[in-house]
Amino acid sequence: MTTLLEARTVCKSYGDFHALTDVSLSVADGEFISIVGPNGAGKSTLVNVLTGLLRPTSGRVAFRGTDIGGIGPVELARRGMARGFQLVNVFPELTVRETLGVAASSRLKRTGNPLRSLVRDREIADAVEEVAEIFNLRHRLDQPARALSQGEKKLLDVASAFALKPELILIDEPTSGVSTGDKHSIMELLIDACRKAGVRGIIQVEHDMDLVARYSDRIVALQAGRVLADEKPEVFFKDPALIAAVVGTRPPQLRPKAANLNTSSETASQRSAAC
Ligand SMILES: Nc1ncnc2c1ncn2[C@@H]1O[C@H](COP(=O)(O)OP(=O)(O)OP(=O)(O)O)[C@@H](O)[C@H]1O
Repeated sequence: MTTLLEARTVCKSYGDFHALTDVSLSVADGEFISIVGPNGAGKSTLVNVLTGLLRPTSGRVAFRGTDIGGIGPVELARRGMARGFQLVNVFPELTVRETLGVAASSRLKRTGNPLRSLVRDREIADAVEEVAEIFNLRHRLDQPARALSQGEKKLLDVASAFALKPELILIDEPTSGVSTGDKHSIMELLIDACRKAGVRGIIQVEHDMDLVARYSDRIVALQAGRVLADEKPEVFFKDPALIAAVVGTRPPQLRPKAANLNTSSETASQRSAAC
């Protein structure tokens, strides 16, 4: 199987604090990977390293074989990887059309005012309509992001990343704040949208073990900045000690897998780990 993303023996330190120690993982073509772990385990740091926002202190992160350490979001998107923008929270007054338009104009390398481009630039307007259609947001295009339901806001956030036409997408708790009844329909829409849009791999950071169990091909569990486990859900959720270490709860009932693409965190060992 082709490897899309690979992290090899990645360490990341903040001063003398080792947030990540010897983290290795890979994402193959067609895979849906969940990164889990207790608060402070290093999930955000890992995501920032995997998406080129942070340069690892040592080790290597490669996307399709090319080093992406610290390259930043614009270059990352150019190479085919994107993550949710969180524009919805930053600019709640922008309409859905404008939010998607900002992302699309970034992909199409428009240099002028992206909101003006929306009116004048047919290619951007078409890209916006296409993504809105895939994410069921067409009827919301002219409404401000703040008027959307929580589930729609989450979809818009992911849709903005889609507007960059990535091969690999990274999503952060795609259903947080969404009602239990709606979270599966959002996940299913999202996975279906990935398939339609040609996304080859998904990485999600997720605390909700029900979603992790149902949609992941593999689960990478972090604890105190190290990989505690990298397992398929059927193995992961059979190990009570592992689950307790990660979430401190009993395993969720494993349901049939949905169709897919194919304590205090700062421990003594983290402070003294040699990277
Ligand atoms: N910029 C920083 N400077 C110093 N320490 C940091 C910095 N960012 C994160 N840390 C520390 O690194 C550790 C890992 O943090 P990180 O945010 O990656 O964990 P997390 O698993 O995402 O946590 P959460 O689930 O609470 O978001 C934590 O102890 C945190 O305090």
